[in-house]
Amino acid sequence: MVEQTNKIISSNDVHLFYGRNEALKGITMDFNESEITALIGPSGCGKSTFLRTLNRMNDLIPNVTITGTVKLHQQNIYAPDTDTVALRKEIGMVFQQPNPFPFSIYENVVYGLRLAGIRDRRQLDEAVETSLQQAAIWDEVKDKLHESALSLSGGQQQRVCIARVLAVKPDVILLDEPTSALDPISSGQIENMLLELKDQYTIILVTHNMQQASRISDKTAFFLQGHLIEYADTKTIFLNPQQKETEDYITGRFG
Ligand SMILES: Nc1ncnc2c1ncn2[C@@H]1O[C@H](COP(=O)(O)OP(=O)(O)OP(=O)(O)O)[C@@H](O)[C@H]1O
Repeated sequence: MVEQTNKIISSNDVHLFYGRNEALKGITMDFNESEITALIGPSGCGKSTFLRTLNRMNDLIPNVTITGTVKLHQQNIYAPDTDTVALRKEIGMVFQQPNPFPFSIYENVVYGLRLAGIRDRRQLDEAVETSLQQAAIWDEVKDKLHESALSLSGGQQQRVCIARVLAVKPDVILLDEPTSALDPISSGQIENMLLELKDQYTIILVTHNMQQASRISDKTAFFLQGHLIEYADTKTIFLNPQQKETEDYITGRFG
């Protein structure tokens, strides 16, 4: 039987320069709906840079030149008329360090909705409950929604940041080492949550943690020095890699 997949993002021959330093050297890869893809590779190989090309976060860095195309639902996101604010709602991002705003938990979650002009209290309340439930933190915070998000633990803050992204109903969630600043229990909670979310969202995750990649991702992409070396089902990458560099990396021979 032919496997049915639904491509949501396609990058084609993406090169990225920081000044004269070429950090991405022609990345071509597709991402399927409702899958978790892990981007792995040694420090400096370009994983985070590539992740940021997928919602144009690199636009915010001076002296960056990008060539090639990235399409979301067949539309080139680098077309001159792209609304980058709308794009970043469709492709939300979660960072390594939890970065809640210095507001209440409630206001953190509704931040994007308020920016979009939504004022209806019931709608906002519903969004808060749904997003915090999806982010698997509702039970822990439902009685203190109006307390500062900064009073929460790091793992709780990260889940609130994920709820903030979910509240605007993105299609794709990018996560850049979302658990590397967290303890193993918080990391496990976030991994379980991502597995729960993947039916509804496309998830692309940069991680240094091989166990994490093998536990939760459907596909894994191995980057090295700005090149995409191998991209395949996670099982293939970890059990039967086709490239020597991939094998050397996953068996811990370098990196
Ligand atoms: N803002 C920036 N300005 C200039 N060069 C940068 C910038 N960000 C990254 N680079 C360079 O681009 C290359 C790729 O970096 P990137 O952060 O994407 O790698 P990475 O694989 O995510 O690394 P890590 O795992 O350490 O986060 C590196 O040579 C890095 O020094």
